[in-house]
Amino acid sequence: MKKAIVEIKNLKKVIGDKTIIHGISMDVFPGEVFGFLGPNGAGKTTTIRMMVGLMGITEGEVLINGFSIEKNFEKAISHVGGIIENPEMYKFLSGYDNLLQYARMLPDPVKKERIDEIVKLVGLEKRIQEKVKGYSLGMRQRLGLAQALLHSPALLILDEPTNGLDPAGIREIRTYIRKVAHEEGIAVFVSSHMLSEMQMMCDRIGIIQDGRLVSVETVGDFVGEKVSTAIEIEPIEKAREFIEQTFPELNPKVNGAKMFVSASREKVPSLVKVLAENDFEIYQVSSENSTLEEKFLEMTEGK
Ligand SMILES: Nc1ncnc2c1ncn2[C@@H]1O[C@H](COP(=O)(O)OP(=O)(O)OP(=O)(O)O)[C@@H](O)[C@H]1O
Repeated sequence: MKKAIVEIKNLKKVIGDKTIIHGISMDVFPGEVFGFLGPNGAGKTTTIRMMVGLMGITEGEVLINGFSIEKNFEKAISHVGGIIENPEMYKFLSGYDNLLQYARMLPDPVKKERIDEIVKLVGLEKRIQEKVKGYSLGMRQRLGLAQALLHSPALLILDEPTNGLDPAGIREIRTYIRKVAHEEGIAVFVSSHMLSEMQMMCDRIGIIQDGRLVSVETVGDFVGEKVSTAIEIEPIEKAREFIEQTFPELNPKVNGAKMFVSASREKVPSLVKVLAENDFEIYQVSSENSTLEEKFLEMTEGK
């Protein structure tokens, strides 16, 4: 396995007498998009602020490329690129001149070839000589992404990168974020509350709730592992009780005219057989993958 770019070890934040982050640990690897998902007030911003040295750490540590953000700030932060919600741009300059301006402020010179390469990576090559004031919000976000990539960071931290974008803009930025991770090998850490978006954008997702990391899984595991089978059956309440007694592991739930059970595909024929043998009337059986949204609501108990 590749070495982690970010190692978060037992990170804790106490403000006054309130523990906001309760010792969370997670790693982010090169070439992956890691989603940091949680309900409002769960502690995402606090965690990110500690990760980039904007806030002191009460206990535990954050290492970026092996350097402690507290003890070796300059070295650690030199590997980080990031964009905040709306990147600041000079609107009367072209996209290209904005990148040049920004490049001049960096401690190490950026080669022209690198700028061209990044412009291409974010798909702005045709419009880069136009003034930013004529750019759509989506194009500005992509220019922000290009700006964050100029110094070739190993880690990109994006806070709500799709905020304010229309569906086309969201799709674009998602494509480029995935490209940055998968083609440039950069570790991308994205915080967002947009669940379906995270499902499409990320390779792995960490869910935070009340300052605790409740789960870290690949998106495939999140949505794949739990197959829910919907059964239209009568009498439905009796069927639920029957399953609860005979197959409690299937965790039957009734919603409207359907009963949902956590049964894998292989289990379905025997289940239908047993139900039919017990005089239940089955009208329809369908299998649905649970979406990240269902899983998220389940894990955070609907918060
Ligand atoms: N300086 C502070 N003093 C006291 N409590 C704070 C402070 N900063 C944050 N908190 C509390 O810590 C908790 C986590 O806040 P945080 O902003 O990290 O959550 P979040 O997951 O980023 O939420 P959101 O999605 O709403 O931005 C909240 O309950 C918040 O009220």
